[in-house]
Amino acid sequence: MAENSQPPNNDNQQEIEELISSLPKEKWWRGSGLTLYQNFWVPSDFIRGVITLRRHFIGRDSNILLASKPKTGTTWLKALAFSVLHRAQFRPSVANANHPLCSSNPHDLVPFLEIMLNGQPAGHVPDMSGFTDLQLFATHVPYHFLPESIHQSQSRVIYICRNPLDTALSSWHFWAQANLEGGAGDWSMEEFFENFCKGLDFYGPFWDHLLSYWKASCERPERVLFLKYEDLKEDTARNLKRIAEFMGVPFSKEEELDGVVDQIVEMCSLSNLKELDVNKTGDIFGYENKTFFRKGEVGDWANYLSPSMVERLENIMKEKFSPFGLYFTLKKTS
Ligand SMILES: Nc1ncnc2c1ncn2[C@@H]1O[C@H](COP(=O)(O)OS(=O)(=O)O)[C@@H](OP(=O)(O)O)[C@H]1O
Repeated sequence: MAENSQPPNNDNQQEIEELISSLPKEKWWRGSGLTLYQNFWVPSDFIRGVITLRRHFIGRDSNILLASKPKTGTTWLKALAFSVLHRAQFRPSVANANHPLCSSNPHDLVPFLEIMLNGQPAGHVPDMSGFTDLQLFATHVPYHFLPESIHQSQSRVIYICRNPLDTALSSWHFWAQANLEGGAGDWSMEEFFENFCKGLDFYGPFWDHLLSYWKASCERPERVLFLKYEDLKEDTARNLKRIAEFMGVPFSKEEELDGVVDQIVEMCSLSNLKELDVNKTGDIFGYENKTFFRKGEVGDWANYLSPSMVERLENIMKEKFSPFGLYFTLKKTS
């Protein structure tokens, strides 16, 4: 059955398995796979969670969703949003060894919805009450994959994106480093890049992913906040205040005078998180924690991508993004 039609009300294990087996698949790096679901390449390992999220997750007004395409600043946004939301309970400071960021990778503090739901048997409608009590969730799915209940509720979505050149480069490094078993399909950077440009990528095509949230943020700015990694790097404090305000927990004047904003910025900086023992060791979702922290630079693409690769991505950006008023200033690292 093609998944263009409305999802059935009474799905069952067999129906979901039949659907999944009918969807196009591609091999991905080192033995993992991608499944084409509703025109997006979903990691095959999470496809059941993505379908369950779309069909059954009950969004609540209190939910705040952190959304992103992989390698665009997800880990950073999770650390910032968690620190902002729980600042009364956990004093944000690099000197506070009891802060959860000192003992947990940001991905452990803000769970990915599709990964949580993936643990459910296919076709089973899980009891979401335990999940929906949590306020902060994350997801890599495009905007229109979110269930109707989220669109209908007052829940808010914060999307972070990044210029596609640095995103492609960061993805390449991640997959090249990731300590995965398997071995099938170890591509060269050129092959990886070729696939990225064709849209064959984790939750690709990147242009449709970005545009789904960009359009939603233009239509419903009070519900969808669209952030760029580059802006967050340029002025983290200013954007952190935007995030707090959007989440409904703005910083008071006293907090600002007390340096709370600066403390969160420092605590969530790449240089601080990278050096924490918890992020140097251990793993999550089968990836070593340290692989989530690399250089974090804007414009590192200039050190790796050839002029023809740059031109190709610039052309895609012009064709796909310009008609919708979405632009990236391409800065090179010196
Ligand atoms: N705290 C902080 N500040 C700034 N930058 C950070 C931070 N944490 C991670 N990073 C950089 O973000 C890149 C990883 O992207 P994601 O976190 O989206 O990856 S993932 O989707 O969660 O796997 C990856 O970028 P590159 O260094 O360019 O590869 C990380 O280094």
